[in-house]
Amino acid sequence: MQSLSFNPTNSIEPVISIGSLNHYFGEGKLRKQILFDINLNINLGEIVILTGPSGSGKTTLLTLMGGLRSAQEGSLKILGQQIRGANKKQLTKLRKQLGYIFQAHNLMMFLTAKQNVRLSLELHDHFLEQNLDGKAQSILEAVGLGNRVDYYPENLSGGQKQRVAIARALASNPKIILADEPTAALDKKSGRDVVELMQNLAKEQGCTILLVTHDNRILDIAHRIIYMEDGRLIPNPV
Ligand SMILES: Nc1ncnc2c1ncn2[C@@H]1O[C@H](COP(=O)(O)OP(=O)(O)OP(=O)(O)O)[C@@H](O)[C@H]1O
Repeated sequence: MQSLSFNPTNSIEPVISIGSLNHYFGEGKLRKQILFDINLNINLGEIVILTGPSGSGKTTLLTLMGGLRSAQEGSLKILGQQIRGANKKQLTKLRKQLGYIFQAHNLMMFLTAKQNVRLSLELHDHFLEQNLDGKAQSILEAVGLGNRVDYYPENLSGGQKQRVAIARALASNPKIILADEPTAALDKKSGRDVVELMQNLAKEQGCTILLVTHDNRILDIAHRIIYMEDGRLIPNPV
């Protein structure tokens, strides 16, 4: 892993650039606007926390930024790629440059920790010639699971499973990590450990982190906190 330390203020072009973004769910009479006029730039190396009440649209915005659903109105540029109107091939290419950490960690239960991490490396052609087992092993060591590489998820604690999910997301050196409630279901200490781990690894790899959370205990790891309410970004919440 590289040991470069990135300064978010040094970035030139935002890695995420959103302008006048609106989003709707449902059809016809049931069509409902969920996101309203979202404008947001996020720079390389920034750790941004997106917070706000349940149902305010955080996950919808996060999945749009991850190219996991199509943008309907406005502009959404991720790593220079316009998502609105992007075709499947462009979205697939983009997704390979992102790391996802979701609450349910989505680990393959029939694969060991190492095999789970290896699987994400196998999706990238340029890793195929490398020693994938060795790379998976070293990233698991970096997240403190060097002695659990051959364990199946069912034999790991919640915090350890979340570490495997982090190792998997970071293994391919993504430029952006999108995390949805990564500390939910973790106790105070494990939650703290997990975000500090993300923070350190992101610093070393120079990647941007966008993290959705309700967890007030981790707000201090962010360079910037963005508050969302009723589908809108609130500039200066009281
Ligand atoms: N697939 C969908 N179809 C219709 N409505 C949806 C869909 N997904 C989300 N919604 C609605 O969009 C709104 C925003 O949901 P979203 O999950 O983005 O909020 P959130 O801020 O992430 O909430 P939470 O903190 O509870 O996860 C909610 O009113 C939700 O009911």
